[in-house]
Amino acid sequence: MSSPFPGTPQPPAAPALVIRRLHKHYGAHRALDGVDLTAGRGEVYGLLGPNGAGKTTLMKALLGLQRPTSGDIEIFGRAVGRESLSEVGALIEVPGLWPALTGDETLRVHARLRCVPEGWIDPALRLVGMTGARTRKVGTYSLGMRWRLGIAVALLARPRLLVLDEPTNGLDPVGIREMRGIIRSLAGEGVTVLIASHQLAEVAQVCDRVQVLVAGRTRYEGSLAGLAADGDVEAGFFRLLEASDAGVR
Ligand SMILES: Nc1ncnc2c1ncn2[C@@H]1O[C@H](COP(=O)(O)OP(=O)(O)OP(=O)(O)O)[C@@H](O)[C@H]1O
Repeated sequence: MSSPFPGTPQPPAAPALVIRRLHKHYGAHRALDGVDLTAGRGEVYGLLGPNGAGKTTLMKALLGLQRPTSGDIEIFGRAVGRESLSEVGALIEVPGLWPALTGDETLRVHARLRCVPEGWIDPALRLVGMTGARTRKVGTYSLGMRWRLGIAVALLARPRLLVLDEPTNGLDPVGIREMRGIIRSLAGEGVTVLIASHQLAEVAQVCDRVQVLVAGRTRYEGSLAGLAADGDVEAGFFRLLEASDAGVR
């Protein structure tokens, strides 16, 4: 909102996502044990961690699908709720799509469900490079095409924050490269992208910043370069995992 008083300094815009001291306990089990995270606007942020680290739990909490035990989550400066979540698109695990519908029909159903104008379908398809396959039935799509259509669905309502859980799971090297291109072009359009992965190599080539989550705790947040040990990012990542007893869960 612009100031009514010209020349008045404006407060800095809130980051896309801020998480403070987030806890999620299942009985005595601490799936999240005081996680902090800040993702800036237009940033590609990688949430890295081994199996069971708490990545999916964190994503579900920020999408309002799971109530945290304690802690704060702010999306563009607002607590998780109907309004803030209207800014968020998500794709968690392999997209559930109807095989008998075409790509176009799939998006029309979602546009109606979300009260989005049909005119927004074309730009979403273009962003994921699926314009040429829009009239084919989803049942004939490769896994990579299904992922791309799933992302188009997530982008349909023009979110400013996109949450992707393991976006390259099961994709071949060409699919992985295409996915990277899509993610970078979204960031170029100003969309913040949060990616969860257990593979360093996957996030290393696409993320601006990363967090390493182990056993529900933030072990590192910063640039990839800052994760390096003796100039080697992978060595630094594994050293962190070993130091955190990653194998216990
Ligand atoms: N509903 C639940 N009840 C009890 N424990 C749970 C529940 N959901 C998750 N957990 C536990 O919480 C921890 C974090 O799980 P989560 O699925 O968030 O990890 P993750 O980092 O996404 O793992 P992966 O990479 O395998 O998907 C795990 O130890 C898991 O067993």
